[in-house]
Amino acid sequence: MITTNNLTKIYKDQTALDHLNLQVNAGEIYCLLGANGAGKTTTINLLLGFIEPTSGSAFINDLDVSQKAKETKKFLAYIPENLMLYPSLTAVENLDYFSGIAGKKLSKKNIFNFLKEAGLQEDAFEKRIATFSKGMRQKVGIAIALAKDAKVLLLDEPTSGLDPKASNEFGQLLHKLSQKGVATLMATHDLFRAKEVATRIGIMKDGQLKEEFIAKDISLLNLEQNYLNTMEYKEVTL
Ligand SMILES: Nc1ncnc2c1ncn2[C@@H]1O[C@H](COP(=O)(O)OP(=O)(O)OP(=O)(O)O)[C@@H](O)[C@H]1O
Repeated sequence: MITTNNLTKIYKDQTALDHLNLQVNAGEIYCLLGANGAGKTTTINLLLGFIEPTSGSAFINDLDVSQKAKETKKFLAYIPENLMLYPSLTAVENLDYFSGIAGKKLSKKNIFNFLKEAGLQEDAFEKRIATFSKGMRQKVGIAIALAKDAKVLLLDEPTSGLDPKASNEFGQLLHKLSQKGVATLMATHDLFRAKEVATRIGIMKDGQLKEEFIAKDISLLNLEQNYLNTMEYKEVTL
């Protein structure tokens, strides 16, 4: 579903991504960890076709993103840290608008069902997005992905700033999507949530994938230790 082959992005003298080889299959949730500047957002931007690779290639559903950017968009849903929705429109109106852009005209009943499936409380359906918490906005993002019947979900720090309950709910929604066969790639700093939701976890540094784990085979403590070792963390002595 998501494949990168030696995907590389170089900005002038800065290598943002260095020969990344990644494969995320249907039903998998792959969490990318890494310090600020490790190359996580660059990876996602390349998969979205927002930027061109310097070398290598990225595939969504076997389509080369550089060559078939428009077609790949049909399979994709993207939820960034701050999802851009129309603040003066309601949740129903936003979902209607964004699914329309994706070529799907939904009945009001379908819109309600998708919002419900995404876990949004019903008394919020007709309220303006401007009044929503971040967790509620992210749920509208999931509803858009559901309405679009996205096969691939790209997430860039979607749980940052969410309280633990909202973050837990978001993780459960990702799990539900993975059971429908969605391939998810999530960049995050949240080791705990990564361990909770991921099937696989990768640790990036300096644009390279340094470590990869099957999530169920590693404890949170070991994950943290591996992360710190990869970052060459030195313990502070007081
Ligand atoms: N447009 C750009 N021009 C020049 N350098 C860039 C550009 N975009 C990103 N970079 C550099 O590429 C590297 C990777 O950045 P990227 O945003 O992918 O990191 P990240 O892992 O997503 O970090 P964060 O956790 O802070 O979001 C960084 O060194 C960054 O400064």
